[in-house]
Amino acid sequence: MRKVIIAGNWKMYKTQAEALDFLRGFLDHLNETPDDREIVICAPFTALGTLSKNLHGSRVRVGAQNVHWEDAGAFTGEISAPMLVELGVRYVVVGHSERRQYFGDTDVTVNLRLRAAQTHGLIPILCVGETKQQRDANETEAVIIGQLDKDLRGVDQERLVIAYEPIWAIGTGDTCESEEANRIIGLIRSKLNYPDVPIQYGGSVKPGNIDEIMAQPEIDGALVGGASLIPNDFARIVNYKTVV
Ligand SMILES: O=C(CO)COP(=O)(O)O
Repeated sequence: MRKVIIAGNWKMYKTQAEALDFLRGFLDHLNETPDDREIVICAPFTALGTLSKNLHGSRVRVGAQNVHWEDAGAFTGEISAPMLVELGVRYVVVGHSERRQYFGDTDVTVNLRLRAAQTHGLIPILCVGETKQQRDANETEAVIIGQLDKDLRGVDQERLVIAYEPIWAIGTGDTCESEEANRIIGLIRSKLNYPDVPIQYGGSVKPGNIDEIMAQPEIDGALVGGASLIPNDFARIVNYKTVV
């Protein structure tokens, strides 16, 4: 059985005080959450320790948004996997399009980060996805297959999550049609050698579209940006309803 994972990606939002405020508004909603889903909050580095402490004993797991491939060294501004593990972090987002676009991450560094995360027992959430230009040029499949091919070399697929995040759908309100997301996620799955990798959809996931997204047979969860910052909205997403 594939695991369902609903993860929030807070990006560069929330101080420690704001993170605690969020928990006060969010955790009560989890009483009604079915057991079949894993809940993750991927927060800025500065909030990770606070979140771990305050989520201890809850069912919410803590995730980071980046990890360096060396355990330690002269790499100003970077964070290593052992540092994250010490803070109680279980998941880490790797290869988000914002890291690839603004901070120079390439398929080579994404691959190094994935392997370092796994070496230290972290579960990476690998993000792949095409730009609008690539989609319009009918390159979507080739782009994604190319990313998977390079990013996953030497990666243990049994300890991995993948997020399909079409870049044109991120933060735009322009969600990918759920059938189309399902088709691409099916394509991703067909390229894996371990078929039970949880594959999420990400890009303008909101309370109003989560039920439809999760009704798709290939989609195993969501990676949620903006809506994960609002306790009621993220709670509604986590508590998505199974449409029969
Ligand atoms: O980038 C995303 C999650 O990693 C998606 O962001 P939005 O949900 O704000 O579109």
